[in-house]
Amino acid sequence: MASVMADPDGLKVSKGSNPSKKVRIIGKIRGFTDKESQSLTQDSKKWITVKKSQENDSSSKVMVSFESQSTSRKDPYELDYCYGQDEDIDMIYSREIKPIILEVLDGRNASVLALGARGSGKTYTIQGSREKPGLAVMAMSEILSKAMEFGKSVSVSLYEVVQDHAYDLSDPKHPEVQILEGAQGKIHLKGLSQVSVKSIQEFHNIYFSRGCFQKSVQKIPTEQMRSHKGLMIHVSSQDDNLKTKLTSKMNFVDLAGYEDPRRNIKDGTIFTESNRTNKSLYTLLNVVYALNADEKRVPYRESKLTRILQDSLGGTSHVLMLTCLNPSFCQDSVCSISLVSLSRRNAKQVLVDSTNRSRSSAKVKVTSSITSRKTPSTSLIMKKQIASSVLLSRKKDSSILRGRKLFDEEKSNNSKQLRSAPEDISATKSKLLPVVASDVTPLSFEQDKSICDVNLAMEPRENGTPLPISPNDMAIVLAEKDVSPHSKNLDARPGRLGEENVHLKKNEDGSPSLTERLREISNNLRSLCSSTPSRVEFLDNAVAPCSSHIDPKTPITEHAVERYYSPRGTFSNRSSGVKHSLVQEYLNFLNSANKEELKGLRGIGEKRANYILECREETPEPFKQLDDLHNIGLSAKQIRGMMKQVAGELFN
Ligand SMILES: Nc1ncnc2c1ncn2[C@@H]1O[C@H](COP(=O)(O)OP(=O)(O)OP(=O)(O)O)[C@@H](O)[C@H]1O
Repeated sequence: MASVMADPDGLKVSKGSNPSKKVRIIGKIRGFTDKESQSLTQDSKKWITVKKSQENDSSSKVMVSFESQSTSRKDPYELDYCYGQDEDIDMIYSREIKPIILEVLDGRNASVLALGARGSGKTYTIQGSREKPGLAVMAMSEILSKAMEFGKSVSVSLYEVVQDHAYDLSDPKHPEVQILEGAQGKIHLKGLSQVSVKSIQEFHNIYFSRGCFQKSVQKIPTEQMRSHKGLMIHVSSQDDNLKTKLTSKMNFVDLAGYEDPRRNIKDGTIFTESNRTNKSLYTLLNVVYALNADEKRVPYRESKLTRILQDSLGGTSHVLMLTCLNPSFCQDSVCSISLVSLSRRNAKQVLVDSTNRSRSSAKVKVTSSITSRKTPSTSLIMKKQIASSVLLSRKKDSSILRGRKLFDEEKSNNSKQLRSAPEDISATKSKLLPVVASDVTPLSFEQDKSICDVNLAMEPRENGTPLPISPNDMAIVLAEKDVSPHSKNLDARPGRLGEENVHLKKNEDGSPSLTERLREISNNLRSLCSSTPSRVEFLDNAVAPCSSHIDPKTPITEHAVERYYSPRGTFSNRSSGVKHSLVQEYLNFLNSANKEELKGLRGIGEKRANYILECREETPEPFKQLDDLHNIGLSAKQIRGMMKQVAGELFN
């Protein structure tokens, strides 16, 4: 049941339609601008529909759907409430913000976060203008009037977070703000000034006169630059003994507009900015998700913004996420609401940015749900099966939702049929392998399959024989065992190449040139093709150790055996190893080549070469996998094209 509070103005105030949720997530469809009113057709004006989630539902939950033909996404998204175009900011204020203010004056922290696509009305709603004040100004006015009554003092801080750096906006020098964590997780914002405010006029002068600060990113045109702008209202009082200063905070954050980073794909710098900004939005949504799902670990540390807000998001803080929606077709609006609605779902989904997929962070250890003991087995095939089934079902959504489900015990014990809907990915995984996550680290669905590291373990029975596993799992085990001798060979290949490369002509820095390295790989490919190991070797390495783990009653599918014993299977396993080596060499080259050498590569001109060098200055060896090339503004298609060219050159 929704808890309903009486509003002094006579309105019913729904204080969190779902009391179990820590973050209330609502929508607001912005009004039309004068220009839109004149230019938009009646049809394009009706692209959002808001319906009550269930007819008999006493809560105010709503389903928001988009009806334009131009968007492929027609699924409705559930929110705690959605304000229409005719419901203005005054109404949002009295229903959503006013009740929070009393709690802030009572010592509780609060955050109001406005998220949405560009131009969706975030600034209009949060800040407004001198003529038409937004939620923050209305809240400040109320806090100031009540502060006198309650004997409190009020001060404000203004900051801007640009590319994961926070700057003080109140200080004309805009120093960078450092976030320090004290005892018991208390956040101290070093370098963020607090300006005492006594009247709303004083506040207007501060709030409306501070410009945006984007000094750190001058390479990016200001109009393309996005940032989060925050207002922190501090309400302080002395305790009865006049010794301790008690402070509560109310935050209003006008978040950077969500934007599909692919739009700026032509320019590497802007693409990277876009990805970084989106990353902080994903982190915030992950935090919201973790809070809503009552997770033990909340990823505050993953972005500056969430660290700044840390003590006003968790604990007893009151958090309101306001999703602003453009009133006419806007794909980014659909994307942002889909992300937001995910963060309120009680499913194990986590959002990750597409840029941060380091090998280490991608590791997921999976152990059998019936085991605690591990066997050192790594599955490439299983990774591929899991990832490709996931990829297939998520292909459409992949660009905007870096979502994934983590393996969990509940799901792993669940023997549901495979289904293709994205929500059933975990079921797909559990069908492939009855596993649970131990030591779970986020894994992106889009992640390169080769970087997942899955440990399959089978618990032996007391007498030492393992428990039965399904035919599907059997295929995976066979696949793993079959792959391992080859992957061993192929994994050794870069090392061998290293040794063999000693005689090759070196670059000035002592490393062999890319062409030479590629030629070497080509030779290895040829020699591999001409020296297929005997079936006996295969059996020794692949089946024998595996069979010792298999319950005799478990059927071994012919199909699985054929698949990995056929010449085709052998060839395919080996060529994927060669492909891996080729990619590694290419990445090594990007991590070490000089500017001129870089410019010799397809798709890399002066600008991109410079950018690569800059990335290398920031982080040594920044390119660890092909997806890292997105960071320099290359699309997946361009990366594929480049690799095809590199591979093609082997046969010239
Ligand atoms: N409710 C409304 N009624 C009429 N016009 C509105 C309303 N909300 C916003 N606008 C207008 O829409 C335009 C975009 O609004 P706003 O600048 O607040 O968007 P934004 O989401 O903050 O954009 P950005 O992410 O680019 O900063 C502005 O011209 C604003 O005046």
